[in-house]
Amino acid sequence: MDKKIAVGGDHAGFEYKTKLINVLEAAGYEVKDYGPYTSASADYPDFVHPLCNAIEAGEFKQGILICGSGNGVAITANKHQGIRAALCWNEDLAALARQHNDANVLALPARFISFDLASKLSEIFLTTEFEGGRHATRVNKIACK
Ligand SMILES: O=C(CO)[C@H](O)[C@H](O)[C@H](O)COP(=O)(O)O
Repeated sequence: MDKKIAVGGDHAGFEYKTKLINVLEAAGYEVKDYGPYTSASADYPDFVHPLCNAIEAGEFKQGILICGSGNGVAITANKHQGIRAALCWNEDLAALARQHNDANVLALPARFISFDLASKLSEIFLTTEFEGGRHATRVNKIACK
């Protein structure tokens, strides 16, 4: 298992991101925080694009992005050809994002789920394997040429 993980988001996700970094580091992950670094109002694309560029460059296999609804970070991340970002709000969705979609970015909605659930979804996302097979055929057709 790759123990390097990139995290980022916006002001709405700042508190959860800060707490999640502590949880991930306690679990042995090496975490790079792409910001923001305060709870002041911020624009999520400023942090999402650098994180996604790093994943596309191979610096990280996976990332976790947190904003208010999760939609802003997911929409931005999915502009990148090499990113498959999945917005998840329950445990089954987090598992399926890995099993069926080989998602490499987890998008979390801080204003709609508890921190404990966000932490659990992150754990599931980071420890669930892609099933391959028919799902690999489909995933390989996602990127636009
Ligand atoms: O981009 C979003 C919506 O998809 C995020 O939820 C943001 O965190 C949210 O829009 C921030 O809203 P705010 O009123 O500026 O705090």
